[in-house]
Amino acid sequence: MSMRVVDILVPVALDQAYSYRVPAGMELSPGDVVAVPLGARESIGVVWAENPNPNPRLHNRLKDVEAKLDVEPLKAELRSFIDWVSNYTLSSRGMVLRMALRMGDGNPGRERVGVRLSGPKPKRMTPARARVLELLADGLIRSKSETAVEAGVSAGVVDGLIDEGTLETVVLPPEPLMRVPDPEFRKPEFSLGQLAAADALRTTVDQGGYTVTLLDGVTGSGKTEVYFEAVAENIRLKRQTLILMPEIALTAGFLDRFADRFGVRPAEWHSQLNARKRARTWAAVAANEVPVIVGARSALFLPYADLGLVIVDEEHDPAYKQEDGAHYHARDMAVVRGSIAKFPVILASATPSVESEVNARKGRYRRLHLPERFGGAHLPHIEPIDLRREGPPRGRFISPRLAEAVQNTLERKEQALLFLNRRGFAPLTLCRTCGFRLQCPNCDAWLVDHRFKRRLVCHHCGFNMPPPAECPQCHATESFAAVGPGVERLHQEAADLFPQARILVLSSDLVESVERLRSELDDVAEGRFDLVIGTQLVAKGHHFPKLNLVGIVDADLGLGNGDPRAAERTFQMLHQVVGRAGREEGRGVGFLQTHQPEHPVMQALIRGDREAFYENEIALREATSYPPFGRLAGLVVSAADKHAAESYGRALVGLAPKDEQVRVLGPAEAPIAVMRGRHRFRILVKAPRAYDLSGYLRDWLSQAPKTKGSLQLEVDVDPQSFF
Ligand SMILES: Nc1ncnc2c1ncn2[C@@H]1O[C@H](COP(=O)(O)OP(=O)(O)OP(=O)(O)O)[C@@H](O)[C@H]1O
Ligand SMILES: [Zn+2]
Repeated sequence: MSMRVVDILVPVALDQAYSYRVPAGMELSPGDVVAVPLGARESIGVVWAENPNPNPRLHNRLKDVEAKLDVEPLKAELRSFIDWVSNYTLSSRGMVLRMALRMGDGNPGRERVGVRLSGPKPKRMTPARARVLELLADGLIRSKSETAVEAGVSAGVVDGLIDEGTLETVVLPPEPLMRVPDPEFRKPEFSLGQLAAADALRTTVDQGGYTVTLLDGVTGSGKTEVYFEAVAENIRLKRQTLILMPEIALTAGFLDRFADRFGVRPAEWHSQLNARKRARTWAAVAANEVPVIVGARSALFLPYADLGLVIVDEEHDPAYKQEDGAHYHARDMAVVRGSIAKFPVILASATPSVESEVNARKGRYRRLHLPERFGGAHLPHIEPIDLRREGPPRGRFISPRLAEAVQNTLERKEQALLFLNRRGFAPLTLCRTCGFRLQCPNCDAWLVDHRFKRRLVCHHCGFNMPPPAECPQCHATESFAAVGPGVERLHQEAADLFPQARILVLSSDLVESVERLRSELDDVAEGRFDLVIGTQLVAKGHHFPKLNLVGIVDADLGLGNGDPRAAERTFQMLHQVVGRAGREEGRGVGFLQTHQPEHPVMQALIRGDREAFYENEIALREATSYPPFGRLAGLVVSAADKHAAESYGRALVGLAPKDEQVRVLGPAEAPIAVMRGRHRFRILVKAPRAYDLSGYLRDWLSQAPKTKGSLQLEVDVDPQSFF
């Protein structure tokens, strides 16, 4: 009798698919989701391929597929995408598959139960019961909870009436996750420039097929409104759209804007969804019941029934890079997904990544340009404040000129934003008596003073402790000094300088919940705060109509930390923050407090000369063969023992295949040499642009000695961070 065997990929850290027997009577095809025995456990898995010629010696050892699960199969395009991502990033295929199987427990949750009047009146009547009967007298079915709420009774009252036979229960169909958006709901009136871009995008979607468009528009130019036309067209074609956002904070105002345009809110996908919502969303996306989803990078791995368009908003944002588990860049992988499944991809930004800028210059991406702000608003004027000459008084961080400008803004009843990309009160606490610095016991890092929470916190491992009463070294009391500012300290200073102002501090560590953050951002947009003090959480994408002044407290913060992307990051972030100013009425102005106003990044910002920045940066990258003119991969070796990490790193480098085109640098102690109690060494691999770096790494790492004990090797292709 012929036996059917299939290869099944399971979501664990393994590369290969395992063979299983298909029991008689079970229908299986590639993509089907199944339950299989895996060692002593049962695991979920996905049929990856037929195996027509299984190794005959294995026949008796193969196990049977246990069951086929009742979920939509993973389509071929998603399976190819998983293979591609795994191959490129060198993450095991199983781990990449795992990102596609985040369907919670697969159970979309309780059934919704409805009730309606059916039997005789109950024997005992109470006022509460009477209210329920009155409500249901129209004979309509209502959900149980709705009935209780509308009649103003407890759920117990409704249950009592069901028990007596007065009401009967009916299973209701699940509420749709999202109603169908209406592409004609409210079309905006476009400016001529917007219209041209919107038309071009509509045509692109209409024609379908793989293309990449860089929607390059200045801050406040209406990129969202414009790409909504692409979404509208895709809705008309009845295909699914994914809009990627780098941060949940950004989706707050976005959901409402979407609803203004299309009449309904889009579905959402991010790490804060509860298990039930996650399961429902996953299933609904697969069943083609979600026309538009707004998501964080992991939404790329959802099992779309018919994905026809991906938009990557703020495409330059570093948050698109996932740094743990599989190291992938969601913008790049969105482009890959588009090329595999042959649909258009739109990248939107006012400050494109150098990669996308070069792709547009070389004609690999089409560029649509929006050079002006919508509605005649002007781009903000930017002024440097030279901290060497007109800095703040000792122990203060707001220079007199910035303070005066904020004061004037507040007097005009406009809003101001002070930007400092540093959480907490102060980045360093030291003992004034002996100079001792409070350090993390697990990391090569200082503890950050978080006064609102009364804790000292390590930003790398999360270690935290209450502030000690005395210096651990010299036992002096009351001897600690806070060094440098964080947003909380800035708040203290601002409260002092502007006692009348309603001040809000926005920082990711102070965010209690997504809802809370959304309502706070709403409060800012509605003008319920006068002064916002924030980290990069407020830097991008937001539209606050009354905000006219932005003060960058320390413009130099991200420069000169040895990161090859420091200039790009700093330019993008500062340009974006300042871009929050003057978006509606009044003139926007930005102040850059800096020690180096002559720095090319500062100069490009001050003169509003974006091109100068790109020219400079692109020339530099080209001269040094840095991305996108060359390719990089970072290898991080870490272990509890420093010597073990270093010698493994050395051995690894010794095994690197010889290739004239590839340079292997290191191992060198990482800038953060110890993290979470692990000693870290970095190896940097450089190769030419068109080189198959993933292939090289795979050959190399297949020779690598096994990582034993606490040793770990992390591989990061196209690294974004170098710490
Ligand atoms: N055609 C239009 N009709 C009405 N309002 C518009 C139009 N275009 C843009 N706007 C409004 O202008 C403001 C700025 O638009 P939007 O936020 O889309 O800009 P953006 O290009 O995404 O900016 P940023 O890059 O800074 O996020 C928004 O309030 C938006 O609703
Ligand atoms: Zn730590």
